[in-house]
Amino acid sequence: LPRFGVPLPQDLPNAEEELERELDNIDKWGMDIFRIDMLTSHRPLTCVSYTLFEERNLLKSFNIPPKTFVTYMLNIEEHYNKEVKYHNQVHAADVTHSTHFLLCAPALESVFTDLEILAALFAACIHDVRHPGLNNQFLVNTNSELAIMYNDESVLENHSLAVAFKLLQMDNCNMLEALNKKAVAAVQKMVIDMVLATDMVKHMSLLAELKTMVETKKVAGSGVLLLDNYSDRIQVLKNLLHCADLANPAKPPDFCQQWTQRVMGEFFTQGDLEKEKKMEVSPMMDRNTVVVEKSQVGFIDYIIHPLWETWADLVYPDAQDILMYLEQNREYYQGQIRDSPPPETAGETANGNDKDKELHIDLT
Ligand SMILES: CCc1cc(COc2cc(C(=O)Nc3c(Cl)cncc3Cl)ccc2OC)on1
Ligand SMILES: [Zn+2]
Ligand SMILES: [Zn+2]
Repeated sequence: LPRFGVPLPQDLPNAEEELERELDNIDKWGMDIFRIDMLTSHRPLTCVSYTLFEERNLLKSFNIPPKTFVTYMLNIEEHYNKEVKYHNQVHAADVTHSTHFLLCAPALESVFTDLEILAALFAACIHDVRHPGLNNQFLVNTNSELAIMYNDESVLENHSLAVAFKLLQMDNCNMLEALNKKAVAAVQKMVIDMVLATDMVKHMSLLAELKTMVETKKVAGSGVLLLDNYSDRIQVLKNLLHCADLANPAKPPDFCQQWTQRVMGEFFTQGDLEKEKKMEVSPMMDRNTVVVEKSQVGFIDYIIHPLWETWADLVYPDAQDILMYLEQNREYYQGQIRDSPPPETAGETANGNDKDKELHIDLT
């Protein structure tokens, strides 16, 4: 087995030491997942997940043969679509790394069991596998096979889960084979609950529950969260994965901007297809009408900031620098909007009507 689980590009002389240097930042928010993608010949998911499972000693704790783990993860990675500009294996690796980072919050120290941590990292790895680069609404509107299969309900999320659990049954891919039946069932239930909660239609209800939890949060003397039932525990894990899935605007500026380019590429490709099929073009996906900077500011103000502010309250005082990046990126996009007021007056607008800013995120 190669040191980082994946064979490295032959044409890069010191790929191994470069990769080791990037992976030294695996416990930091600013780890460069794009460089890891390049250094691993586009297998960042296998590399990052293998490194995290080793670091957290999960392979030994659950008797997961490293070869089986890597075979399964390479299989999962193969089933992410490289042609898709955003929802590909780099997004999965990024969300897995962000999930790991959020689990490291001091307020969550020794709150979750190794089984719950395994479930959360596994969920992050597989949560968008076989994503076609089209959203649920498109699949429903076009009466796609998948929408029919899943009765229009969280179509992509159900599909990723089914594919991930199917791949577990393939030859020497069952990384959970050493777990007893009860443990496997528990992991499967948690993974299903977490991945289904990544559907954006669930965003508002998830955030409302998180707010209630923050208002009523019970904290031990040491400052760690007290979560004494499955419902509270899975609720925190659902929000944790949802935050990791919506972390792009809270990353260092150059990574945030790279993610925006990728999501633009994917959204506009769908918009073009909708135009071609004489469908109504989804509001955020029409390359002729979208002002990306404006929609990113709206996305941050209405979706990202409310979620991250609440998460930061839950794990206070952790996540403060994440909020800093978010505010920095919001100011950057605000500043990029042509004929926008200069940054220092960005807080208010002349006629104060920026609140009715058009924003369409798939929360239908
Ligand atoms: C291209 C125009 C545009 C698009 C947006 C929204 O931007 C973003 C949206 C998303 C985003 O919606 N991600 C997503 C999630 Cl978390 C769950 N299910 C489906 C999806 Cl698509 C993830 C990252 C983004 O920017 C970096 O703001 N402006
Ligand atoms: Zn998704
Ligand atoms: Zn995702």
